[in-house]
Amino acid sequence: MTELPLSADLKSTVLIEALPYIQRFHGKTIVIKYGGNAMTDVALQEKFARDVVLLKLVGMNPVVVHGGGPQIGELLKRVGKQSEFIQGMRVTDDETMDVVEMVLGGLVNQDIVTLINKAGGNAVGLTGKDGNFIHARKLMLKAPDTSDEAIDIGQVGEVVRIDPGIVNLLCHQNFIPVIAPLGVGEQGEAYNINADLVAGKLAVTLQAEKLLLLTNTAGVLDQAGEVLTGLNAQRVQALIQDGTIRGGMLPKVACALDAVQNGVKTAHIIDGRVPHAVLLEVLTDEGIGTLIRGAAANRGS
Ligand SMILES: Nc1ncnc2c1ncn2[C@@H]1O[C@H](COP(=O)(O)OP(=O)(O)O)[C@@H](O)[C@H]1O
Ligand SMILES: CC(=O)N[C@@H](CCC(=O)OP(=O)(O)O)C(=O)O
Repeated sequence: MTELPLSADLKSTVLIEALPYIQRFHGKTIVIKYGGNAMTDVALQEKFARDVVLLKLVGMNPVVVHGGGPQIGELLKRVGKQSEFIQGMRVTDDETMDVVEMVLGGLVNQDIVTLINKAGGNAVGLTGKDGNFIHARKLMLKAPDTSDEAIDIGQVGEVVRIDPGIVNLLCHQNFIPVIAPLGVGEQGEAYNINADLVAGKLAVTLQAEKLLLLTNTAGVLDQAGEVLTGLNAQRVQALIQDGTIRGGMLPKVACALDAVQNGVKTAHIIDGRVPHAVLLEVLTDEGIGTLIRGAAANRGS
């Protein structure tokens, strides 16, 4: 499709719209969760990388946490293993953990680092095992119908604590951290952690201005498939209870809520299939996707 040239007027209007956002977010940290489902198209990946580089160049501190669920699923399939999820978490036996480490810590992480560097940034890839910075412990899920029965899903972790030193160091030295969601336990054992949860905890630890969760839907959808543009804790609870929010969307809304209730200014679940979704969310008046509200957050902020 041939794109029509923009008039000079329109171009300058669009460009100047970014000024107040650049001023407001200068020096601020933006944690971006790049979901495995949002990173399947090469052209979109390149646009994502350019957005991240642009944010860095105008003085913000973008920190990327990536997923890789579909990519792990593909490699598991090739070695003859099925993926199994309970409450949005991958059941992770020892063999699965090897694949998880290979895909998250290796393939996906390095692909994103390369993309950002090709776009002119200085990205550094790391996992939570590097510098022991994401402390984790084994996650036991609660059975939905009973209050005290726990479900063991293997080598899946939850974040105990994040030591932000290495991330701050990289940001201040002009690097863009690209983080794989692997944690380390007390005995040095590795844990597979849902990337949304890592992004949320990291955003809280860094007291980020924004948490952006890029995924493969237009945002959080209601029963009719319409985007819910704003959600608070009460509404989220009701939507989980009536089954509207389920599967992979559960950890996303949970961590977004946790983030805004613990000092992150705003959390957004946005459509990673939209070209330049990050730029549109951060630098324009046009809010996209679902804004998760803490106490007092406005659209467009
Ligand atoms: N209410 C909802 N609105 C939008 N998506 C939902 C909802 N409930 C469940 N989902 C599912 O959650 C998925 C996003 O989670 P996930 O597949 O884990 O994405 P990602 O890889 O980006 O983390 C959507 O593709 C959709 O299938
Ligand atoms: C425990 C758990 O489920 N870990 C995830 C980690 C990757 C991830 O979260 O990837 P997405 O963001 O692309 O879904 C997994 O193994 O798939």
